[in-house]
Amino acid sequence: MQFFKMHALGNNYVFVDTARTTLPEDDFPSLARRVSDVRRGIGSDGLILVTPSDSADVGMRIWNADGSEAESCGNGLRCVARYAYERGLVDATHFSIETKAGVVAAQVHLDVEGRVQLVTIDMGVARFGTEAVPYRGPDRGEDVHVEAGGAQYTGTLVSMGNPHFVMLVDHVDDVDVEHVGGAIESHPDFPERVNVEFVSVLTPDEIDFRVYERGSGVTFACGTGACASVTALARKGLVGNRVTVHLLGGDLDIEIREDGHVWMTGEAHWVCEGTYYA
Ligand SMILES: N[C@H](CCC[C@H](N)C(=O)O)C(=O)O
Repeated sequence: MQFFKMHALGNNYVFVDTARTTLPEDDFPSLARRVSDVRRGIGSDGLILVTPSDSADVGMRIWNADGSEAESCGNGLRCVARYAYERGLVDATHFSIETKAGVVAAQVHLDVEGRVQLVTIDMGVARFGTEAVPYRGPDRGEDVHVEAGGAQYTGTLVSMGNPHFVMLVDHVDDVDVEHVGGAIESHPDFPERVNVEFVSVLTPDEIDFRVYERGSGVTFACGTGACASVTALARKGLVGNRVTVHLLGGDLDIEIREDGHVWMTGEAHWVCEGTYYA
C-alpha cells in the first residue's frame, strides 16, 4: 500500500489516497492500529483516508491510533488540503472537503513557488453542553463536573463534530496531561469518550493549550480542540474572537466569525511517502 505521512504542528498521520493505491484490508480500525504502531508499523497519531466524495471536492476519514473513527480532524484537514492542491486533486485554492461531521471549506495560501504555506479551514459552528456532547453524568448545561483520580474537574462540553471537554487551568505546564487527561478521556460519564483540553488565558487574544486526544493520547496539537477551546473561552468572555493558540507543536490562528463559524489557520507539512508492507 502506497502511503504518505504529513504533520500539522507535530500532530502526525499516515495518509492513504484510496484512488491511488490498493488497501491491504477494509478493516480500517485494524489498519489504523497497525500503521500507527511506532514499532511494528509506520508510527503516527492515526490513519487518514483521502477518498472521492459525492458532496465535496475531496473526502476525508480519520481513525485514531487505537482504531476508533473520529468525526473530524482539524490538523488532518490542513494536511489533506495541502495534499489535494499540490497533487492536483483540486485545481483551485478554495475547495471543499467532506468529513463525517459534514463538508468544510478549505483555502490554501501559496508561497512564491506555488507551494502551500498555510491552510485555512472553516471548521463550522461549535455546539455546547450535554445536548451536543454524549454525556450521562448528573449535570446539565455547558459546564459539567467530573471526578477522576480522586479529584474533581470542571470543564465545558463542546462539539466541533467531535466531542471535547475544555478545562481552564492557571498554567498548562503544571498539569499532568497524561494521567488526568487519560482518566477523563475514558470516564464513564462520556459514553463515546472525549478529547480533553487544558487551557490557560495569557491575554484576550492568546492562550496556552495542551491536549489528551480521544483514542490517541497526548498529542502535540489538536485543531478541533483548539477551535473548541477558543469558542468555550470566548463564550465566557475570557478571550476575544481572534485568538492565537500556543500548542505544544506550535501556533494556530483561530477566528470566530460573525455567523459563529470557526476559522482555523495553520501549517501543514510533508514528512515522507512510501510503501507499507502489511
Ligand atoms: N488531532 C485532531 C483531532 C482528532 C480527534 C480525535 N482524537 C477524536 O475526536 O477522537 C485534530 O487536529 O482535530
